[in-house]
Amino acid sequence: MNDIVDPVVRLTDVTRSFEQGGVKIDVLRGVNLEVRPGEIVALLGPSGSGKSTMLQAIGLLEGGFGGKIEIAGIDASKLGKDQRAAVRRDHIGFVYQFHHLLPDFNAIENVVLPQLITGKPRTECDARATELLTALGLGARLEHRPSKLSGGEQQRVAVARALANRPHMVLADEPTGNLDEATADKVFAQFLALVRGEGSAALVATHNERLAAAMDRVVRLHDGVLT
Ligand SMILES: Nc1ncnc2c1ncn2[C@@H]1O[C@H](COP(=O)(O)OP(=O)(O)OP(=O)(O)O)[C@@H](O)[C@H]1O
Repeated sequence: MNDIVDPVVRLTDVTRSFEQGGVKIDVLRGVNLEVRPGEIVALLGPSGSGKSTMLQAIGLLEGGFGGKIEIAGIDASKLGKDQRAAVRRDHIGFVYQFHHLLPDFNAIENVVLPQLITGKPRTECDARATELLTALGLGARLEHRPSKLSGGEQQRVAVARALANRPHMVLADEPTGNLDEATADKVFAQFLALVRGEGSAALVATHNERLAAAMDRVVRLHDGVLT
């Protein structure tokens, strides 16, 4: 991990509106949040409350936000598209509800690819991917393509991919929402243990109060603000 900056993420009065059928909807109405290094925060809120929109804001995936978003001390609101992509690459890892693995690449290759983009030598990327996948219990599945893995295994590969570049911040959007309860519990416990072991901070959107209770802190999105 690069030098740690405290807070890892700071949102100041972040706003986001969408037009739907000619009607303006204010989804985020002034969100304020600070996440400390290594802190694992649950983001709860009803369906449609804006959890994914908030993760997209922090992940610098889209423009169109009001307010200030700072990632590792960098004010992202002032950056262009390429600079935002660089901040994302250097500081953020994503896990989605659906794994989004590349189907034509095996597990280890899926974890190696985001590392190669940073210019790291292939042998180092392979070693890091093997370390992460083994820690997640996938040491015997390294060369399996996603279609040859179970849903829980696919999601674990996605977790390894998110952590590959040692991000300061992991953003997870319902990371186990697509799994049955028993598998979800197991994968989530592995996710938490690995993120803690790596020392990354995380913001995890979930509907699941039980999973939320296992995290360091819970924030709730309601009427466009955090409570
Ligand atoms: N690109 C878009 N264009 C128009 N409206 C959008 C867009 N993205 C999100 N919205 C609207 O913003 C609101 C919040 O959506 P969002 O997906 O962030 O909620 P959520 O809390 O993540 O929901 P869920 O728990 O169901 O995933 C919804 O009303 C949604 O329809």
